[in-house]
Amino acid sequence: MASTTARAPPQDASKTINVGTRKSLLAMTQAEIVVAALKAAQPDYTYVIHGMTTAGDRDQNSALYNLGKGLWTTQLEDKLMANEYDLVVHSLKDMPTTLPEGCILGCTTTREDPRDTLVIKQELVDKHGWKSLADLPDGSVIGTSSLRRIAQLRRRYPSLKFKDHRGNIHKRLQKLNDDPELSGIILAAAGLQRMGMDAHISQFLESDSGGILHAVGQGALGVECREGDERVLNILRSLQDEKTTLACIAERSLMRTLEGGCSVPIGVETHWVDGKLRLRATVVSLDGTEGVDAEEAESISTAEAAEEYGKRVALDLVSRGAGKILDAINAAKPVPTV
Ligand SMILES: NCc1[nH]cc(CCC(=O)O)c1CC(=O)O
Repeated sequence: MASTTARAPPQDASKTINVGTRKSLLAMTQAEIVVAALKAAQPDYTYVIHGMTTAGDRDQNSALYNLGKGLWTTQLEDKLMANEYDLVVHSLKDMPTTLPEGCILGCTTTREDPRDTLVIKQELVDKHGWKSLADLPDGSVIGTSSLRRIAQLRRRYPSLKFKDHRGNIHKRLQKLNDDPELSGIILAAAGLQRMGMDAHISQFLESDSGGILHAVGQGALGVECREGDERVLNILRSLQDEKTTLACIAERSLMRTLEGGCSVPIGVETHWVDGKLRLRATVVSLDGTEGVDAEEAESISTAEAAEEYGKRVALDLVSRGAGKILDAINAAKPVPTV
């Protein structure tokens, strides 16, 4: 019997863009957001999204600081360099501040809400009307595995307790519901909003409310591509957001200057105020007893100036004691097992 399947017209490889990302629902949603924007700006291309399970997705047990920073990105970058993918969509906060040879941050998309949020267990909200960290009684247990969040929370709310809490957003919300020990968890606003789950948010945390600063790059999407790949760089130019890009360059430069190759728990907050980029940053010891804070504002209009600005604020933090705090954290770190 003759085949009735119509042969698809040959694909023009130069018009196909292979987009890689992690396979989690949040990562796939983020890739779809980027592809929708690319389709609108560059409709001549065909975009194909590929989801991948990375080492970071598989290892749910090791403490986060025990895992290399590139755990969520390295395998995706291998595919990028092998030309299997043409671009990779990441949460910018999961991207190491130094990328492998040949890979570059092709563009940073418009930042969504960069704040962390507190989600209080629904049962406790219904019963007591609790809405914020300040409402929680002494000894309440917060689920989070992030050293940045734990250190800052210990400093501001010394009576809170913490429990390791990992997994994708759905799993974390489910665990909050099921675990009688937990009163609340901390999640990034952007993830919840992208998944349409922001109704769970009890409190938005920021320097002026809750006293917690977010992670470097939080709330922004970073699109990685091959250095010198003009076809892809041209396409990505249509997505680039200038204000987000400069703010995130400054944040990443601050982090790069502080970390010396290791991931460190630092919080930041950047806002454009009267045309200036205001950068707040904090480095806190893991027990929350010591902390160094910075706040500056500067007119920034180039990537180089943003880079210099982040570096300068980082060196200022170091000169006022952040170096000592970070050395103690790095000395206490177990040797990475993966
Ligand atoms: N740590 C995982 C991660 N990476 C990016 C986001 C949220 C989305 C974003 O910051 O853009 C999250 C979840 C969370 O921290 O709650």
